[in-house]
Amino acid sequence: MTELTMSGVVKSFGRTPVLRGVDLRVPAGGITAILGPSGCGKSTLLRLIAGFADPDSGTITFGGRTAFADGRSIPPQRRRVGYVPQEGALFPHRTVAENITFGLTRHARRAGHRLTELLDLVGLDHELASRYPHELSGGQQQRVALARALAPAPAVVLLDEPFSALDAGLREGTRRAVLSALRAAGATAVLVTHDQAEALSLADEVAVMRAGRLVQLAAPATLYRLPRDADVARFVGEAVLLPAWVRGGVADCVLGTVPVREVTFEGPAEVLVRPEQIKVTAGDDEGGVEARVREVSFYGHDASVVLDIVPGGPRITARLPGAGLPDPGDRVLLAVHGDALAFPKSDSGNDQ
Ligand SMILES: Nc1ncnc2c1ncn2[C@@H]1O[C@H](COP(=O)(O)OP(=O)(O)OP(=O)(O)O)[C@@H](O)[C@H]1O
Repeated sequence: MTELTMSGVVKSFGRTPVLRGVDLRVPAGGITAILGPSGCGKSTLLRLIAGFADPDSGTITFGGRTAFADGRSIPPQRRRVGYVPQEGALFPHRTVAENITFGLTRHARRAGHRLTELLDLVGLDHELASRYPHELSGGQQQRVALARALAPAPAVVLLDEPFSALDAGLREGTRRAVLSALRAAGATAVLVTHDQAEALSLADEVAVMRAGRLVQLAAPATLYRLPRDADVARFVGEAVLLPAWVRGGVADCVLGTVPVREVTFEGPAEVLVRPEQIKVTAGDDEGGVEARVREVSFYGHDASVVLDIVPGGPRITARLPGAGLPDPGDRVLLAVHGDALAFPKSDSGNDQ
């Protein structure tokens, strides 16, 4: 297993800076997701790790071995990197077996057991070995692409939006298969995605990227609970952000007085409450802030309920269990369950 580190990595295309000094450490055997909006530089970061392009400055090391420093670069084929792109990566005129064993030595290919091992690793039926890519589902094709990337036992596996072309039904199963294959192989992996649910559910650590910089690197639960600013909060999960005043460990906002965690300041703030923290009760109960139900989107296991705080208050969204939901037009009372997070108004990244 190999640790991957990047330090001070800068990359521009022409005059456009794309990476503005990225520091990243992926522990040996760890899976780190790079999460960020389109165009923030995620794929460029992967391409530099793979060696398909070189940074303008900075260093990249694999387990203490320098892959790039001071303008000197190890070529991609010597970096021991496996690459799983979005889709269409398989050789269409080769069978599954030929695709998977493509990067192996002739000796290993002949031995055959590595193919069986890899099919098992990614959860593919051995009978599929003789099929061609067009005879497989999208999810099966991505498993073959992963098996091919893992075949030569790479030091690091890079996955660039590997599930984005799959429909929702296939995506979940394919994600789980890929995750367990990476774990079983003990691979150090970097997964690029713009899907926050994917990043939170698959990775050991999530690096949030914005405009060529990593703005936060943390374990999924920490990132969700303690985003470093309002923009990260909005990007990682749904966020209810309300103007507030913080004093003595509580925030006063339109939802009442809410305890604030890890607060280190007093004064004007933006307070973050997650939709699942908003408790909605029937309008005739006691206590709470009055609101009217505007919209209910039912997802089965739970529902998203859009509420207008009355009179004239902001519109907010609550996440409620799927049973016993209010109807549009109902008058309800709202309260916040648990504590909130507050960002000083000047640091929210959202001030106008
Ligand atoms: N070879 C290139 N030449 C010039 N500009 C490039 C090149 N590759 C990427 N860029 C630019 O660099 C920026 C970052 O691109 P990149 O593909 O890394 O973003 P991304 O975060 O992966 O986006 P997406 O999620 O849409 O794939 C974009 O503005 C893109 O147009």
